[in-house]
Amino acid sequence: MSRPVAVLVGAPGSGKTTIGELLAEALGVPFRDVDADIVASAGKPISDIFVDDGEEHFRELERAAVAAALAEHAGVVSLGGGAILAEPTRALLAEHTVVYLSVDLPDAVHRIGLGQGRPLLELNPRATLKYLLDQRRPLYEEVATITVKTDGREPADIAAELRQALPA
Ligand SMILES: Nc1ncnc2c1ncn2[C@@H]1O[C@H](COP(=O)(O)OP(=O)(O)O)[C@@H](O)[C@H]1O
Ligand SMILES: O=C(O)C1=C[C@@H](OP(=O)(O)O)[C@@H](O)[C@H](O)C1
Ligand SMILES: [Mg+2]
Repeated sequence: MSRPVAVLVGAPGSGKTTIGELLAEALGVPFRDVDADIVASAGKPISDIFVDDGEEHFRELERAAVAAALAEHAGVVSLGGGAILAEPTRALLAEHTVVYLSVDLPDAVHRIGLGQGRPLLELNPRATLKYLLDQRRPLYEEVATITVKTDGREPADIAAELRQALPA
């Protein structure tokens, strides 16, 4: 079994996918995004999974996909923003180097725009993001071994800082 070099968590718009790719490239290791794994195995976009099968079904797929990635992937793994809602996932993360990319509401709203492709944010992005940030912040803090504030910063700059901060 292999272990991820780092697992990235944070709210939608914190930059998990963007910074995960940059960090993996800088480290010369593969990148894996759990949302992409779920889309590939379900054979349809996340928005369609929510509409056709419901959020609870998406969360079941997500729990299994996160557990597989944590057990198999030797590079950088980025989770979806809600993955840490599942207690079994938080328990698995206790064994890993977990990077919390923090973001406050103004930057998250700016980055997410109208929420396309993120079914939870398609109705009222700003109010929903505020709710999600307030509800989840303690859970991100609980699982984090490294926390990086991303507000007002470039992804490349954040990836470079993380590269230095990761255990050798
Ligand atoms: N530090 C940043 N500064 C500005 N824009 C960013 C930053 N990080 C990500 N973005 C942009 O925000 C959007 C969401 O980024 P993404 O990596 O998909 O976030 P997540 O996977 O955490 O939801 C993308 O358009 C991305 O280019
Ligand atoms: O916050 C959430 O509950 C979700 C975040 C999304 O991932 P990102 O955080 O990468 O946008 C994706 O997993 C799904 O739309 C649900
Ligand atoms: Mg993402």
